[in-house]
Amino acid sequence: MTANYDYDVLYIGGGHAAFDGAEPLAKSGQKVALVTDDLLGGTCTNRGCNAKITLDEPVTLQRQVERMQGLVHGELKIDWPAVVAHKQAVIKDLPQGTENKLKNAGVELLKGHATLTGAHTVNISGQIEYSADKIVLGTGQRPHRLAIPGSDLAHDSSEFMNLAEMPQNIAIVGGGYISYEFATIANAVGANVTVFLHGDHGLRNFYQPFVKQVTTDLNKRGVKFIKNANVNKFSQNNQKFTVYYGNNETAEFDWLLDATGRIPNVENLGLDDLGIKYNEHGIEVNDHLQTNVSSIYAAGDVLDKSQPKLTPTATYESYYLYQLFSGKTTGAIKYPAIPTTVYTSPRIAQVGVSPTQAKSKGLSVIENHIPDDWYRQIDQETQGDRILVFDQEHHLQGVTEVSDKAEDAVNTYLPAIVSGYDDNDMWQMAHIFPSVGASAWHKIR
Ligand SMILES: Cc1cc2nc3c(=O)[nH]c(=O)nc-3n(C[C@H](O)[C@H](O)[C@H](O)COP(=O)(O)OP(=O)(O)OC[C@H]3O[C@@H](n4cnc5c(N)ncnc54)[C@H](O)[C@@H]3O)c2cc1C
Ligand SMILES: NC(=O)c1ccc[n+]([C@@H]2O[C@H](COP(=O)([O-])OP(=O)(O)OC[C@H]3O[C@@H](n4cnc5c(N)ncnc54)[C@H](O)[C@@H]3O)[C@@H](O)[C@H]2O)c1
Repeated sequence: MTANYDYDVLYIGGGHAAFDGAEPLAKSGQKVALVTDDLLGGTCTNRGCNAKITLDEPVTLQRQVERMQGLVHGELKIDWPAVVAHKQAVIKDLPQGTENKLKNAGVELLKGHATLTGAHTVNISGQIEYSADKIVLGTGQRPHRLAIPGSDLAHDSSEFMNLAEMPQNIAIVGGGYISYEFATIANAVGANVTVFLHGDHGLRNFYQPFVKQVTTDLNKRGVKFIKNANVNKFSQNNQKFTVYYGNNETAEFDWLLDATGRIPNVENLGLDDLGIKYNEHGIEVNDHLQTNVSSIYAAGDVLDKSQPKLTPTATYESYYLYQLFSGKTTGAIKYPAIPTTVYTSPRIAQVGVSPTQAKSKGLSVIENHIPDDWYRQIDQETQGDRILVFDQEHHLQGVTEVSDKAEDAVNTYLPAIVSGYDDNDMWQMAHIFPSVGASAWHKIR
């Protein structure tokens, strides 16, 4: 570090894009600060992944009890207020845990809203100015709001996760992750759910035959899907909310969820004054995650990138910047295949080359029907499929699965894909038996 700067690296943001790299960088001896205007952990910890999966757990249990009827008896009812309280109890100490980890590593924690004032300077909440050799922008995203009359009558995902009572009739606009996951939860808790889709199908980035399985299942459970809905207005009458859609059609609900995507936090950051390039998808960076101002880098959801805007991507980028800043690499970032799951019930999980891409690339596939697997017969899984994609030398290139344990199955294949295992390497992997992983790996030939 040039002695004139307060820090070697100053991170703006308290999510995975910032803290995952800040910690090892400080441990390596560099002088590191992190400023956030929010709870440490950012979106994922406090109003994303960790919060959501806690609300989902009783749903997976309810589904398991449903599948095992005959062996066990009785319906399982979800106590929503208790589940929300449990979620809060589970996540409430996580920011403190992150704070302790960062402080122990030597990261200086600053509180407030940061704005760039120069290529090496940051102002915090209009009060104090700090300087750093390098600055990392990890400011994440926030919910997109529909630009229609009455748009402020709709709520966002954070408000859903804190609902004191589950409303009886819920409208969800959008057909992405949040729409499908929250429709699953609300329906399992007992709400009547209507999903307003922009086009004629949801979850565009997932394998559509599997999306159809999940959509059909939700539909059988009572979730209504309205395709090509063209939602154009919301209005309120006492405690009821009307959705205007299609050709002058209307429907009335108790609660509205706008799940039409997320937009990058690029405002009030000083980007324009410094001439840092960004667009509607986020901040533009080169293959070293460096903006057009060479001392300023960016990572995580705020980036304009083709990789999915997910926690594993943010963590990977943050760690890459740690390696770059500590001289462990000088090379461009090389992303691994990023795995993802939509936490419906059953889930859809995928990584690497998709079955659709496999067809166009002439790659070979192996298809597994999950209910044929003895291990999945234990809890009477009645639906689900997996498609494994291989190159000519039988290197695994991708996996897509729809099933109740899809995320665990797909996770176990990651080493084979990331490390390019050949047939012999695959046999060298000994798995705990019996387990989801062992049963998944028995199906690779
Ligand atoms: C409902 C929901 C569920 C999700 N579920 C999953 C999941 O299951 N799996 C998964 O992989 N991903 C999931 N995601 C996505 C995941 O949360 C994000 O990909 C991840 O949080 C990105 O991390 P980040 O550090 O880039 O941004 P964030 O976690 O958003 O952190 C950015 C932080 O920076 C702060 N900040 C912004 N501007 C400033 C400023 N100027 N000064 C100071 N601080 C600032 C923000 O307040 C925020 O705390 C989910 C997202 C949502 C909304
Ligand atoms: N399991 C997970 O990993 C997970 C879960 C939740 C959220 N996330 C992250 O958070 C992001 C945000 O989730 P999301 O579901 O809000 O976004 P999304 O990008 O997954 O889906 C947005 C949906 O809104 C629809 N839409 C856009 N404009 C619309 C309009 N005018 N009218 C109707 N529909 C419209 C799109 O067609 C799409 O179906 C995700 O992209 C993902 O990065 C991840």
